[in-house]
Amino acid sequence: MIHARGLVQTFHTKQGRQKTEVRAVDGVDLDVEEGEVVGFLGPNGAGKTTTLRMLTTLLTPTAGTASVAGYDVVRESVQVRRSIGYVSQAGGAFSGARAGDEVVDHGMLYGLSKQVCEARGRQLFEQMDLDGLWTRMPKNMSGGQKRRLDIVMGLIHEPRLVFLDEPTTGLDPQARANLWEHIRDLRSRRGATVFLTTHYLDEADALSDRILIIDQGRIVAADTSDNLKTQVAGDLVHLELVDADQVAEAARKLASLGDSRGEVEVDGRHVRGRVPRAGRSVQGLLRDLDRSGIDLDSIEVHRPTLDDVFLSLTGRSLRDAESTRPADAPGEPTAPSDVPEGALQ
Ligand SMILES: Nc1ncnc2c1ncn2[C@@H]1O[C@H](COP(=O)(O)OP(=O)(O)OP(=O)(O)O)[C@@H](O)[C@H]1O
Repeated sequence: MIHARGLVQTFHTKQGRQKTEVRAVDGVDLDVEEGEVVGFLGPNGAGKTTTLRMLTTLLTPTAGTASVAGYDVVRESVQVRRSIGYVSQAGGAFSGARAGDEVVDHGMLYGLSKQVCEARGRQLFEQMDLDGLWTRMPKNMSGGQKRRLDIVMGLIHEPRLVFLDEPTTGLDPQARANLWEHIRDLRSRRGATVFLTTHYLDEADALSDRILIIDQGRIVAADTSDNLKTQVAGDLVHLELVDADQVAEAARKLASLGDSRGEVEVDGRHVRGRVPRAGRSVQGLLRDLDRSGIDLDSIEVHRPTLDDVFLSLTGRSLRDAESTRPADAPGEPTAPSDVPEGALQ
């Protein structure tokens, strides 16, 4: 459904006389199959939105090729646009009409009749828990309702592929959870392929069949969340001992279960280390500790998170990466997008 090879986007910014080049996307290859929900994860400034804007034809790639829904994003941009729904990070700019009229007008831009738009729109309002809000002005809706209205606008022409750029940013936890359900429904009820960007790890984990991780403009991982976690990070085992004098021995025993990837940390009565498939080895560890007279106050086993995955791949946690990305360079971009944001909404 989406195939990209060597996608590059370079921006030139000016600060006074000095020109700086930002390689926002630096040779991205990606493949998304029909019916998949793919989470595109990365720290702030990693290149998620820029990649999405190239795939949705809002920005012409500096280099590389991409086909979306079977059409080339440069040569067949009109066909691409007709085949996709795009919900931008900023959300839609509503014209000041009532919500239902906005949706009908938007659908008519795709050549649909008023009756069809109204019937589909009302059905989508129901599916998105917006019943009763057809005549409400968008400005009088809550953040979560507006976000769901954005999604209705993105779906009115029944696209096979939906791009969602950070769909839950700014929503409270309940509205997020509610939107997650709706995103899951896009595939299960409508059979849509969904490509969503996020920097929320839990969101990527909860929603995606497959995860692509981008860092500094390059894809650093592409797999299911489970595979990524299994490949790059073991389970975290945390032992709390009764007697601090025994930590060194407990640390040795824990280290003997691991491979050379993780180090065992010791802190007071605490011992922490990564162990591949701890579910299988932790019982043996407990027996061993018991035999050696090492008593525990507690033991915790945590499955790795996507942040652990990111850390193993890049040496930084996602949070650190957000603060160290070099270029949120001030200055004027000299390569503005060729189509205004929201044109596809
Ligand atoms: N029009 C532009 N002109 C100059 N630099 C830009 C422009 N758009 C994006 N950039 C830079 O390109 C890099 C990638 O930005 P992008 O918005 O794609 O990241 P992102 O992963 O979507 O981040 P976020 O999670 O914060 O939305 C950043 O360093 C950003 O400052």
